[in-house]
Amino acid sequence: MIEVNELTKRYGGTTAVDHLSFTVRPGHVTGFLGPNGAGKSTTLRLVLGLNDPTGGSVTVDGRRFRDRPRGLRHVGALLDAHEVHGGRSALAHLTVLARSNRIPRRRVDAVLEEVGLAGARRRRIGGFSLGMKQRLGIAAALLGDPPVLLFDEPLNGLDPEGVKWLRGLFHRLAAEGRTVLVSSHLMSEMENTADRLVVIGRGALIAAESLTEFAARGTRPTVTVRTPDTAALTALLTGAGAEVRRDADTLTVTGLDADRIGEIALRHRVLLRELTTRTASLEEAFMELTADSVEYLAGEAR
Ligand SMILES: Nc1ncnc2c1ncn2[C@@H]1O[C@H](COP(=O)(O)OP(=O)(O)OP(=O)(O)O)[C@@H](O)[C@H]1O
Repeated sequence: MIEVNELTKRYGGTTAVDHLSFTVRPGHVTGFLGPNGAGKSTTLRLVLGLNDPTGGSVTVDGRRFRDRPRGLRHVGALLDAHEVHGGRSALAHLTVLARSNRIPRRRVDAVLEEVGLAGARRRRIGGFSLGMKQRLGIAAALLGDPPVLLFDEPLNGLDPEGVKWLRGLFHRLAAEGRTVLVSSHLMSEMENTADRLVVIGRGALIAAESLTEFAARGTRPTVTVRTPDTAALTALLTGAGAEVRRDADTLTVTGLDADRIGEIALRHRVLLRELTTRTASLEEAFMELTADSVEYLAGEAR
């Protein structure tokens, strides 16, 4: 379990993490989501004690990570896949890590096998593709067989087969009762990966809940109606309290459900060619909730 309590980190005038509190429980894959610059990497570095917080605290299974003597056995982490010595082989890299954390050598072979790098074990890491580096970083995170695992943007650079494999791995790790926290700035990546979400924007908490609960927040159903008689129907629906947007022969209606719209149209003999309810996707809910905290907007000065 990871407990983040009023965590704050400032760099000069920038507040990267702002009184952030949330809990990540074992047995779940928790997605850690936020737009670019939201403070995800900073938070993960604070969990691992790589930086000191300006305020607040974070504990892993009740203790600060730094107070644990053999870190990799308690928390495995993939932060930056490029942060490896390019001149070494995958085998040498993992062997050094295993030795310094007193992890048995057989774990090196086991994790190389697990991530599909057994065949490339003796190749220089410098020649690895981004996807292979990600796999190596994942191998390092798994090395100590830890109960808590953190992954910063692990799906970056993986091909569709790799993404599928990694999702399967996360689910298995969670099913084994481990705490699994996976960061991403894309809801689409988390949709089939996580079952719980912690969403942040500008360093502050926006939501911490199940994926289902999150989806329900942003859901403001709209009904798409196609009719040759848009003017009449718009007047009728507006009169009944709906908000109506008109685009050629299509109306986008909020505030009335499809049943009610159908009844009104029938009563007034307006022909309908389509009547479809749309609920917002998770992506839309995410965009809506984080809209105010997006730092960099294309083509728009803020
Ligand atoms: N060492 C540092 N010095 C100064 N500012 C920093 C430092 N590290 C992070 N920041 C700033 O803190 C904020 C949060 O950055 P962070 O990398 O944690 O965000 P993120 O959510 O991981 O973003 P991304 O999705 O782009 O990786 C940003 O405004 C960033 O510029």
